[in-house]
Amino acid sequence: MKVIPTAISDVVLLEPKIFGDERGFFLESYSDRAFQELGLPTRFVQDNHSKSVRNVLRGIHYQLGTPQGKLVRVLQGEIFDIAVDLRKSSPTFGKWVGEILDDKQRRMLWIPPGFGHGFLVLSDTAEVAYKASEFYAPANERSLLWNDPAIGIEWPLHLIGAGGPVLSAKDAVGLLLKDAEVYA
Ligand SMILES: Cc1cn([C@H]2C[C@H](O)[C@@H](COP(=O)(O)OP(=O)(O)O[C@H]3O[C@@H](C)C(=O)[C@@H](O)[C@H]3O)O2)c(=O)[nH]c1=O
Repeated sequence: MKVIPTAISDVVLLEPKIFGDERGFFLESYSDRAFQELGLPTRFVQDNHSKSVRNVLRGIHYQLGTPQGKLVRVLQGEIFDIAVDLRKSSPTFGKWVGEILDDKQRRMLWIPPGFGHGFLVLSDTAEVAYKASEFYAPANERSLLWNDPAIGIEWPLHLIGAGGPVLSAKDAVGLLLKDAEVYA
């Protein structure tokens, strides 16, 4: 597993070794041992899988009280995956990183607890799978507004249709960072 740093040191890209042959390919998508060697957490309690159509933007989500670390990968398609640092005490509070995840390189993004997470689908459809370090707790769930200028995420909107991103009703009314409850 190759580790590729991002602009926020706690968020890392992980590139698996892909063994291709005439049958197809093989890769290790998660290894407890590799994570231990990298000093990354190894306790995951939930695996999630979603499918979305082109232009869908899910996020920016986080859970207060029960923050989830997430190991995100794309099974099919291509997404622009983002993480926003929501830890007030962090030197990178309010900063974001964004990475392309796809079914070619099959890179994974490790997003520690304390971050908001979201993604924009750039392919006709995209299936996203992610491991979470805490259970889903709907009462704790929060949504930040995807285009809050105070965060300033550079979504690759030039790659999607003129209509802009497709949001859930919940995400369309996400909060601005200045009005949101975040982590200490
Ligand atoms: C996230 C989640 C949703 N659900 C249910 C609730 C709801 O009826 C349905 C769809 O939920 P949502 O609209 O919140 O799904 P979605 O917008 O895909 O939410 C996800 O977005 C990405 C960006 C994340 O980082 C995830 O942690 C999660 O928040 O699935 C669960 O049962 N368990 C879960 O863990």
